[in-house]
Amino acid sequence: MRVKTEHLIPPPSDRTGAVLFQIGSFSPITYAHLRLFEAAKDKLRQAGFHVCGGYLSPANDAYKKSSLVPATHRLSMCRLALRELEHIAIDEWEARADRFVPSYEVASRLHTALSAWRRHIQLFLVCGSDLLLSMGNPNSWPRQSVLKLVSFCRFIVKSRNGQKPDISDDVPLVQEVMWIDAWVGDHSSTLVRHHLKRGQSITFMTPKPVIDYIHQHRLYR
Ligand SMILES: Nc1ncnc2c1ncn2[C@@H]1O[C@H](COP(=O)(O)OP(=O)(O)OP(=O)(O)O)[C@@H](O)[C@H]1O
Ligand SMILES: NC(=O)c1ccc[n+]([C@@H]2O[C@H](COP(=O)(O)O)[C@@H](O)[C@H]2O)c1
Repeated sequence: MRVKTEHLIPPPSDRTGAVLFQIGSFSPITYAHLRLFEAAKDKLRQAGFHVCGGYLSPANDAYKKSSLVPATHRLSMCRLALRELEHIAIDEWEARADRFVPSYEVASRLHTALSAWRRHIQLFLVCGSDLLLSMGNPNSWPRQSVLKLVSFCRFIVKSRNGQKPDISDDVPLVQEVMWIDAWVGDHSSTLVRHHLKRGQSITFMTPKPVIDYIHQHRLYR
């Protein structure tokens, strides 16, 4: 499967282009995931980058988190949500693979495609501080996985639930992080699933077409 580049805005010849990507379960995608992209774009523009756009790569079913609904549903919901965002595409390769895909492979694949697309492109993983912190746990993130990931991208991170890890203590392999200051909100997929289980409304937690899709397919009951 080819990496799409048609949705990206090419950088002018004298500027470094920033391309963002998000990994995660997206079970389901929420407004926080969408806000995360917007907040990261603002931060990178302030830092002088030309923001080309980005990708969202939902995890493979083989990630085996109990909260995952099948990838076909998660991809469909991401597709519906991304209608609200310009220049961000879904990279379906990870979700459609026949195995668990370590995140460095997602980054490596994007890195290779983007290097062929234009010169002077910097790839950024956009994430919350919970994901960053998890990379300090060698039981879920083998050392080599983190080292390889770091070799393909930089990190742009939003503090979550008031936590702001000390990189040198908590995730020394990552070394350097750009912090997002802008508001993202505290939505989470867990909260959406809890509301659905209790029969409560999830309006304004995720875009309306995603809500309709969830009800139509009777997900997260
Ligand atoms: N409210 C938020 N603030 C900052 N980052 C967030 C927020 N919600 C999600 N993220 C980030 O989005 C990425 C993908 O997250 P994921 O799909 O696991 O969503 P989640 O809401 O954390 O899911 P779950 O509640 O099922 O664990 C991760 O980097 C995560 O930290
Ligand atoms: N070794 C690795 O590359 C590795 C380990 C654990 C989680 N992950 C990824 O991190 C993300 C975590 O998502 P959740 O926060 O929804 O669990 C997923 O995309 C998952 O594939 C990657």
